[in-house]
Amino acid sequence: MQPEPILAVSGLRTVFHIAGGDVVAVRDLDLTVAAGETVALVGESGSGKSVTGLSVMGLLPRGIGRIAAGTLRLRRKSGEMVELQAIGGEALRRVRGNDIGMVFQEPLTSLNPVYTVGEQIAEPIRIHLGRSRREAWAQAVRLLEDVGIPDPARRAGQYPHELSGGMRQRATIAMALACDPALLIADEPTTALDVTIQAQILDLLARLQQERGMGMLFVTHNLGVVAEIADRVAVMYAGSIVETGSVTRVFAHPRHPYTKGLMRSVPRLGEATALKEAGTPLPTISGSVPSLVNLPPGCPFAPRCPYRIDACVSAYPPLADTGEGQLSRCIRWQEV
Ligand SMILES: Nc1ncnc2c1ncn2[C@@H]1O[C@H](COP(=O)(O)OP(=O)(O)OP(=O)(O)O)[C@@H](O)[C@H]1O
Repeated sequence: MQPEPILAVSGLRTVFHIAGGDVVAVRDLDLTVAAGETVALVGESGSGKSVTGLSVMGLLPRGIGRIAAGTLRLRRKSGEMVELQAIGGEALRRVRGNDIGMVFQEPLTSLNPVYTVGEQIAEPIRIHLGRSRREAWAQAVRLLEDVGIPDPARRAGQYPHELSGGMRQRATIAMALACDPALLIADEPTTALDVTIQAQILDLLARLQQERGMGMLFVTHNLGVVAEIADRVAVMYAGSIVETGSVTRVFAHPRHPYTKGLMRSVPRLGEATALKEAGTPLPTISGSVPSLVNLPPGCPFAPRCPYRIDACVSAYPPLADTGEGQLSRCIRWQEV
């Protein structure tokens, strides 16, 4: 029997209440992340990737965002299964930072400017794992070394502004890993960094994930990053997963017109220059993402879809099994 996944999300629906009505930011979302597995959520801006991560972490903006349906089950380090949406307050805080580590796009939003880097990494070790100040500090220095920060004992005593952008992101990764979480949620962790640093941070995350056997949920809009880091991918559009499967399979045979369009809009090595010289623009998906307030009944991608037929605009398509664990929310997947 397969071991239970670290994270199992089923039927998630996340809604924001705003002046113009309710925004269904995430719709009927099923997702699992196993130990030692990296699952990427990919899609355009506004597709619901970050809101999915925030729903798992219980960090939706209070009074505006809420989980309207679904279950989110997490296997804690102790092996105990908890229903995240059912626990709140102190219990959820114990899970966050302990069983779930988080890394965001901008390291300065996670790091507090008035405490040293070492203090910030040591704090969750003291709080969640009950270590003494001295032990927690020693562990913080070891973690800084683990994430490739040279001279970690000195760096631990410095403030965030004394570190470069890449170093700061390494420090937030050390902070996220401080309690040896079962699940790491990384939301665009390399987007704010230079290209060379991006590659280093991706390598680092991949190495740490392998060494620790964590599950990783990786949010990105970049298909190149997905190819680099993920085992499985879930492509999101207008709050729904429109296609999912192993990265190898989805990249080799995309079965949803949106995935296909996304892949065509990424230049292959050398292609961008060749197209530029020939004066040909890179293909893009025409049209724009629909408003999430009062979505029409059919497939949300239908207005932009070259495969659209009448049936597409009348009913929301189910996820169809296309084989080998690949699912597509397109009624014409066989022709895509
Ligand atoms: N604080 C909020 N208040 C109201 N609506 C929100 C809020 N946060 C998100 N939403 C809604 O949820 C949708 C999905 O947002 P989300 O941040 O998950 O997109 P994303 O795919 O992560 O995009 P990006 O790459 O730009 O972060 C948004 O388009 C918006 O309609």
